[in-house]
Amino acid sequence: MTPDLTRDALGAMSRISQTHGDMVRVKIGPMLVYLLNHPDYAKHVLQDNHTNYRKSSIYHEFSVLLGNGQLTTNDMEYWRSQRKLIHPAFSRSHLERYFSKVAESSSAMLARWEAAASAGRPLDVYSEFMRLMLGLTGKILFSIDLAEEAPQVSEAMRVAFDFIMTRVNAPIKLPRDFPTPARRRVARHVDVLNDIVRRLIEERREGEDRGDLLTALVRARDEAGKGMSDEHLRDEIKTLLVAGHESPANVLSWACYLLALNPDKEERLAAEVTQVVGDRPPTFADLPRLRYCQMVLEETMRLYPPAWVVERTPIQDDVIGGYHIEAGARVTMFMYQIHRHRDFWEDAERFEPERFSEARSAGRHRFALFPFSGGPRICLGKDLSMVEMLMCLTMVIQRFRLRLEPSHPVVPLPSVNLRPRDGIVFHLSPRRNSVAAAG
Ligand code: HEM
Repeated sequence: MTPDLTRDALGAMSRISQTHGDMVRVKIGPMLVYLLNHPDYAKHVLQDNHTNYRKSSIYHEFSVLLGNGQLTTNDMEYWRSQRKLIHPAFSRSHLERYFSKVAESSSAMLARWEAAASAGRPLDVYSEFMRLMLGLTGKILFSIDLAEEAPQVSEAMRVAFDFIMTRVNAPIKLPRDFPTPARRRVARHVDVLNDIVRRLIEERREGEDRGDLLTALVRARDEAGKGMSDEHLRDEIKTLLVAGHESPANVLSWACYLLALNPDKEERLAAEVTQVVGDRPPTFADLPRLRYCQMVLEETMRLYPPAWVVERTPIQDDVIGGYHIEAGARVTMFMYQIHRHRDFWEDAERFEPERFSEARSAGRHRFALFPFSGGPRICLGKDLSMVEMLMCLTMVIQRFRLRLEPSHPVVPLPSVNLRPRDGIVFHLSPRRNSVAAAG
């Protein structure tokens, strides 16, 4: 089973779940893993009995890249104080302020797309969305322009993620900091990333108050008047940069892919965009009326959830759905499979945004769809990413019709995020000639 898991984790885990049901106990080398495939079980771990669970060893592997930040930490006191500090930056009033930056950056990206379309040049939208979202996260949260550093940041992430996934899937591991060539390579890339972030912190410690999250973090004081150390600051900034850009970029890429495979849905979305927005740039007030667009994004996250597994470790023995769970084991909530559970989703493999209409969503299990997780450690960037994705997808569909390049393979790769292994290449044709520039 192990070689199969390493070669094709998504396929192997799906087959195990389909054959053995909602709760599967697997021994992988010395590791005991419970594979949870039912929304009730995810609810139990993430919400109802969350105090008995900590982030699993998978998250410790992330420390090579992220250190000890909000996403990975098991120090609950530190987590609580950081969450309190960071949360206001994601409030509704802030989202409205960020909106113009989303419009501006998406517009600049689409100008590049227009050039490609006129030249008849196909485009890998995955790398386009990654570049957009990294730049946007930097601008929105930290008022920085990462245009120059983007390739180094992306390369550091790629190298670190490969290293992390190899270790996650390995049944027997060397100590994490054992100086293998791969570990030294990761260290070199992460040093570059750390330098970029260190410069940011230094500039801001000396510079003016920009009213953004970076200033809030740099100026934060605890009850004893003590600020965050440079190391803590660096880890939080890296966490937000990494968590904030990869997932929305993946969802947007998969949404374009699914729409291209389903031209009737693409046309329905285009009709909504015409009706709500027309040819003018979208506004913040338009977002609640872009209902079908929201449904497309929800259906995309159902089929291609960026966090395709969420893991925890029980502190004490537990019982889930009548099954005994041993303390210290890995409890893997297989989100990819739960989002396709036959008892909750009819014709689950089909792309059908209409299942998210109000009438059809009534009474649905809260954890039948949980792309942002749930319970106290639910994603901090949920509302921000919905604004970013709604706005960006609307602007894409307003301007372009998307057709897949048939010779380019599209292969889902279950890495840290569920991403297209070789990107997704499209031919773009303009829908109208008269869309006003947004911004
Ligand atoms: C489509 C977009 C996104 C998806 C699907 C997503 C998904 C998730 C999931 C599943 C978790 C929980 C992981 C766990 O409990 O093990 C999480 C946590 C987190 N996410 Fe997101 N995320 C997205 C966008 C963002 C954005 C835009 C930001 C910030 C700019 C962000 C920041 C965070 C942070 C800081 C946490 C840790 C929260 C905590 O433990 O208190 N995410 N995200």
